[in-house]
Amino acid sequence: MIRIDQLTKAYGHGPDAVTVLDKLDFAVDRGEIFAVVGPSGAGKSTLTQCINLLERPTSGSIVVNGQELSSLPERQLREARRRIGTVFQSASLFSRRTAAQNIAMPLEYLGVEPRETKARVAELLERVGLGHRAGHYPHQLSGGQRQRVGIARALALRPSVLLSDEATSGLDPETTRSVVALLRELRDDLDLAVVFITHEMDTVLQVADSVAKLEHGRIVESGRLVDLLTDHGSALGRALQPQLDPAPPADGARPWQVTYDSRNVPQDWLQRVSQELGEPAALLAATIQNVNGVSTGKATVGLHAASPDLVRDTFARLGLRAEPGSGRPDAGAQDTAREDAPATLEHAL
Ligand SMILES: Nc1ncnc2c1ncn2[C@@H]1O[C@H](COP(=O)(O)OP(=O)(O)OP(=O)(O)O)[C@@H](O)[C@H]1O
Repeated sequence: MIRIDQLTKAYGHGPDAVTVLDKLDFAVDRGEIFAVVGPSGAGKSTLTQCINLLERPTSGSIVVNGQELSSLPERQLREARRRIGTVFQSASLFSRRTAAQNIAMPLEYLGVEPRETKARVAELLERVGLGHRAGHYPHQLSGGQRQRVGIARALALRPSVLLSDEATSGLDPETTRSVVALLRELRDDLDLAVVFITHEMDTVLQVADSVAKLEHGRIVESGRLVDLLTDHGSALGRALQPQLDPAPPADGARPWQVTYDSRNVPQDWLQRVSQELGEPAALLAATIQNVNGVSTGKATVGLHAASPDLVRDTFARLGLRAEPGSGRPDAGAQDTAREDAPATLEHAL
């Protein structure tokens, strides 16, 4: 496992010092993928460089399998780096070396016997599904295949931590999915602790077990992905959900924003809502994902039902949170005003 304690990185000195990472704390267990997301300038690259020990932290520590690495003297630091394999953004292979030769590089640097290197490279190529591409040069490989070579190279020295630095950035959605599937497979088979640094929120949904949001060098929110996605109060959970573009509701109906607010939402919630409210609920938009065996998501539903409290309660009993309105920033006030009078009236009747 890897544990980051109070990690701080400042550039410059005295009054000119700029703190880029400010007392970060997190831990990633074996068999866990921990995603770090954040906007441009949040400090992701700096964090990457500190974790793979290319930059020394100003203070704080990086502990891998119980050993503090960041303050080791230079020679021991070189050795310690082997415990952390890094996968870089796609174009990081040596263009004049074949896939097999790229993967062999870390082993050659270490002076591993050629025969042993050959066997290990063959094993790694098979492991990432590229046994038939050993002799291909990077320009003869697709983006996804190049990334698989990068992953194999990162695993050459049998690290216990895999650091993925924007590894899927610039890949098309299909290729991203296959790289993500490989990382999840490796997490399980090799019991790796994976730190997955990215600016792509949609990839986090596919890959992460846990996630932290970095903003101005601080972790502003973090947690298990499933917990964040099933907590309507989580800003990070909301930001991780894909945006919806709902169809307009039928005349006289109003849209309700529905979010999964529990791990136990029944699959037939739409039917149940319709039954309990005595009217068909119209599905105007929805995104539902299976995240580590739990359904999470959100939807927009059109309803005529007049009592907001009744609607909210009906959804709440099913583990869903419902709020009226189209979701358009300027629509909420009008929607509420329109709804209150008839709602109260109908409730009273
Ligand atoms: N060597 C340096 N000296 C001074 N400031 C630096 C240095 N490296 C990075 N910074 C500053 O640290 C902040 C974080 O930069 P960093 O590159 O880590 O962010 P990032 O989240 O990776 O951004 P991006 O997604 O755009 O690559 C920025 O404000 C940047 O200007």
